[in-house]
Amino acid sequence: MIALDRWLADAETLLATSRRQGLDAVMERAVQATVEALAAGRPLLVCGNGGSAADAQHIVGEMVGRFLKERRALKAICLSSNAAVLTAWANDYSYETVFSRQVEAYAEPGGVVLGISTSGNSRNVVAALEVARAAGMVTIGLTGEGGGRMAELCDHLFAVPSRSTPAIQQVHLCLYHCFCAAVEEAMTNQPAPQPAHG
Ligand SMILES: O=C(CO)[C@@H](O)[C@H](O)[C@H](O)[C@H](O)COP(=O)(O)O
Ligand SMILES: [Zn+2]
Repeated sequence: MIALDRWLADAETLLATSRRQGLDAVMERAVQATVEALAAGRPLLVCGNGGSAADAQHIVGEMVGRFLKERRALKAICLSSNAAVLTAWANDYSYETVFSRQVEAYAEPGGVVLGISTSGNSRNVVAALEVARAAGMVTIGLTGEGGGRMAELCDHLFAVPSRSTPAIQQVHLCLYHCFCAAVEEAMTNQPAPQPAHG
């Protein structure tokens, strides 16, 4: 039997529990930090593995293109999608550092790294957040219950209270659409940052 009701009910229950645990305040602070970064021309870097790699691409698609409104392009980069960078670095060095290497390339103090991992323990996402912290970037995490190793590395943590990867991913989708809409709303009337003069 197809259990569509159960999947929808699970997502709804998890969202309701997250809200009782203070989700709205985390959302507000994460959006504010991201808007501050983007308004100043600093990057939003996003990474994850598997379904979360697709989520990272999805978020960056909304930011660079558009979501619900017409507005200028936003400086967001997906660290999970450049096949040449990923395969060269993983092949020659390690898969564990495929994202942190790219954070090194794009890091700017006050920029944002958003790491997505349902376990909160994927080593390449953890390493990306460690390098982000060292570079003075703001760190945001989308995880499952407790946040795993990412908990202590994230300034703003969305820890969906579940240990089921697909159930967590469904809630992540809802959370990042909300995040994208709020960032877009705040950025709609922002002037483009001026290039620095030497
Ligand atoms: O999308 C799914 C399962 O729904 C899978 O591809 C899943 O993302 C992969 O197994 C990931 O490697 C899981 O990693 P993580 O969420 O623990 O960081
Ligand atoms: Zn979308």
